[in-house]
Amino acid sequence: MKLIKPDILKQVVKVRPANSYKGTFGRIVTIGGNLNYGGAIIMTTSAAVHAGAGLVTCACNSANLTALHTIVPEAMFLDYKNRPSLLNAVQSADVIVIGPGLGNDSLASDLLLQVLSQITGKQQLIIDGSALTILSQQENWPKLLPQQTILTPHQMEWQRLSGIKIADQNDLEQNLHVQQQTGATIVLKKNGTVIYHPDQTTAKLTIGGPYMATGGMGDTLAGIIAAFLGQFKNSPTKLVIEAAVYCHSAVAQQLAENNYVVLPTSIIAALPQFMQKVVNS
Ligand SMILES: NC(=O)C1=CN([C@@H]2O[C@H](COP(=O)(O)OP(=O)(O)OC[C@H]3O[C@@H](n4cnc5c(N)ncnc54)[C@H](OP(=O)(O)O)[C@@H]3O)[C@@H](O)[C@H]2O)[C@@H](O)CC1
Ligand SMILES: Nc1ncnc2c1ncn2[C@@H]1O[C@H](COP(=O)(O)OP(=O)(O)O)[C@@H](O)[C@H]1O
Ligand SMILES: [Mg+2]
Repeated sequence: MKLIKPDILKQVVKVRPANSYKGTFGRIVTIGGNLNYGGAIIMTTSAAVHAGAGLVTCACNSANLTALHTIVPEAMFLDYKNRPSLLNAVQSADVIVIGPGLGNDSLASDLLLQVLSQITGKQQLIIDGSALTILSQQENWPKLLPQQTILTPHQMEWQRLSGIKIADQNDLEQNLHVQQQTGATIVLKKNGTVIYHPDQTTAKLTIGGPYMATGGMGDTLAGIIAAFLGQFKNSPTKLVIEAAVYCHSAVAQQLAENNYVVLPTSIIAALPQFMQKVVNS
């Protein structure tokens, strides 16, 4: 299996063209954040903004509006209960993230199923968090996925989806067997995250560590992947996803030199400087 090397960042993260504007760097819609889990979608949204996404709209429970705009005023807001305006935003997005803090109620599952049916072949969809759990409860879920889907499960979410017990998830063949039925990219998150690409190649992360074990760490990764897909359109999707996954843990590892725990919000804050260092190196 290929190991993801540090040079992946230089291959993907490039100097921005002078002739550009916010629309050049990706329109992202993030969907999640119910009454209890507003922090999740705020971290996803903030991570996307800090990783360079040009325009980010967050669709969540309206109770989170003030917090969202206080933490990341660069982001726009939509009430996820306002279905017409949500679907309108989804229609004009390049990348959609659904699931961080979405919850598992009927509003959440209706929303997921509607979004799944709306995505076009030109768009990329990242399914994370609660949306993965909802997906696993649908009959023949692999057939519901649009063309360019990225699933970012942790090990329990992957167990729910694939039926493969956590203890057996180091078995590449078993994971690939399920992945083949989906046509999706699977980012199986753990110590030593493994990415299963649609062409059945795999790539393993060898950086990151237990200083990353804080709630919101995966929500943050989903936002970074979205921002990378939205702005680095000249690189192959496979490399862009690998670079995003590497970037998330590389920032964490750097911060861990002086911090016992590395908070998701600390990674988010460090992203612009980290990415510029890549470009300068
Ligand atoms: N600030 C916020 O708003 C935050 C909101 N969040 C949002 O909450 C929603 C629910 O997501 P979730 O991941 O917390 O819950 P769920 O999917 O039930 O998984 C937990 C179960 O799986 C088990 N488990 C076993 N192995 C595991 C592993 N490697 N990694 C993780 N779990 C593992 C674990 O076992 P246990 O710890 O009990 O031994 C437990 O039984 C989702 O939308 C998410 O975005 C969070 O991001 C936090 C910050
Ligand atoms: N011990 C660890 N070693 C390496 N990475 C870790 C470790 N613990 C957590 N992580 C990383 O943190 C993230 C956790 O994702 P997830 O469980 O979805 O978080 P949340 O849903 O709380 O945002 C993943 O990217 C995972 O690889
Ligand atoms: Mg998660």
